Amino acid sequence: MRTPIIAGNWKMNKNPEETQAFLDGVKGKLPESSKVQTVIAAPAIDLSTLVAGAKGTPLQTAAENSYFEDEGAFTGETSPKALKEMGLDYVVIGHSERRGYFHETDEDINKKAHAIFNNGLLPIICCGESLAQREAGQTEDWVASQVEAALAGLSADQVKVAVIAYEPIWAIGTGKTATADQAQAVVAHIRATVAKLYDADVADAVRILYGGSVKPANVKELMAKPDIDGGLVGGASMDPESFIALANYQD
Ligand SMILES: O=C[C@H](O)COP(=O)(O)O
Repeated sequence: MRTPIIAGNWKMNKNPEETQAFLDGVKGKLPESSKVQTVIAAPAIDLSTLVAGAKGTPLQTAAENSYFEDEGAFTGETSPKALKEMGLDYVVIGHSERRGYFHETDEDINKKAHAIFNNGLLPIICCGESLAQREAGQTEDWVASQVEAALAGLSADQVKVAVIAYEPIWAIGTGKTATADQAQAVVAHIRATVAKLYDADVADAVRILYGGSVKPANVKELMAKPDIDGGLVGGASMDPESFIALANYQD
């Protein structure tokens, strides 16, 4: 039985003061993590505030990125070792904005996945196709190749506790959600890919989220699909009331 995850990704939004205001807004209103796990991924400048405010609450915390080295002369990068020491739980890697604007490759993402596990953190590994790829009928092959590359060299035990997020690029921030059936089809294909790379137990354990214009109005329908274990939510995760509604989608 996979515990659902509602994860917010604030992208490059909010400062520490706004982070605190969000934490005050959701306080006492998030489900217990045994029912629905809630996570917020915030910009690096907000992480101390986020971790301090989430302590003792069900909310878990994520960085939006980290480097694949623990320390050294890498100006502007964030160390996964330092993130672990700060008390973070997850790191989002391979988001299409990182792949697109910052030219991150499958190889970078795989190295980051290893560094994250080596430091005792868990990755939320993003994948997804462009509109042109979908229209050319390449979605399943493309997404499977991204997943295979990201997981290369990880053990079965690591993949069991990893999180994968399927985010079609054409649905991100556009208001154009994939239909629940479209999302389910690709998420099921990702699970079948994991089964092929590892085995049925690993595929059954790994949690796979859908991301792309998820909001309180459509979360229930998406979550009703058998292979969709949660949402990675951008825009609708920034307002406390909206995040509370997403997290309590079962009520
Ligand atoms: O990581 C989150 C996704 O990019 C989705 O963003 P969105 O919910 O604003 O479409």
